[in-house]
Amino acid sequence: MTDLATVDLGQLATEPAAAPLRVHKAHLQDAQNIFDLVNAHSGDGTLLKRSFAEICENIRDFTVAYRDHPETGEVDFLGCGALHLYGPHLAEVRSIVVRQDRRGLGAGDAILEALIAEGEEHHVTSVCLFTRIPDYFEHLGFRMADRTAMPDKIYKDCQTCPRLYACDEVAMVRGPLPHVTMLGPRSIQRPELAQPSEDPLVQISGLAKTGTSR
Ligand SMILES: CC(=O)SCCNC(=O)CCNC(=O)[C@H](O)C(C)(C)COP(=O)(O)OP(=O)(O)OC[C@H]1O[C@@H](n2cnc3c(N)ncnc32)[C@H](O)[C@@H]1OP(=O)(O)O
Repeated sequence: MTDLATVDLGQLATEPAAAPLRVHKAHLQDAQNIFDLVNAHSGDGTLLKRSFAEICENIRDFTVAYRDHPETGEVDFLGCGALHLYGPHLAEVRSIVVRQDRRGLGAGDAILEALIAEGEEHHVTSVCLFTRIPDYFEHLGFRMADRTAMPDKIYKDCQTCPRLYACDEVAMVRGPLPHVTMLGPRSIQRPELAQPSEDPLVQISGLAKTGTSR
């Protein structure tokens, strides 16, 4: 009661309202913004590099966030993320990024929640992702997982990734681990992958120690 009595309603009423956040599925006209932002974060390995053609081809995977400023008519591109569908058993959150000078406004969560909702609309049972910042994803229900439980991802991206032998990303999943696979064998055997390490950070880098070459 005491705290409520001290709120200055007059002061609150004069504060400018936050510009509304708009999150929606991307269109081709968003491809340039996505290309610029994703590739600005690919040099240090935070995100996979994407060609403009690849982004256009997969534009339906992307969700974008903008902030409208009705008073000036300006539209601010904040960030993007993508949901790649492997099948009813698995989807993957990819390329989620918010402009550095627009972080902390809730855009990241809004994009991620939209991607999770999209997976639910498709009745996908598990959503996975690979990241260097697992702490961020935990609060929206993702937990660390053994990457070998997601062979679709390994076959799609990891085997052609230049960091295959030095991967520093953690696999995470939301929902049960998938029990089927579309792209690769359910059980990954050498030489594709070494036996999984106890440490999720070195599951793939263990390959180097086997002397396997591909
Ligand atoms: C699968 C993949 O795509 S992995 C790649 C992930 N992307 C990147 O690493 C790109 C660089 N990082 C970013 O673009 C942004 O920091 C994002 C996308 C991770 C978060 O975007 P933001 O718009 O800043 O997030 P948002 O404002 O919604 O913050 C939500 C919460 O997450 C927290 N958070 C933000 N970044 C991080 C982080 N790196 N680690 C842990 N928590 C974080 C915020 O503190 C906030 O918590 P609160 O609600 O308790 O205050």
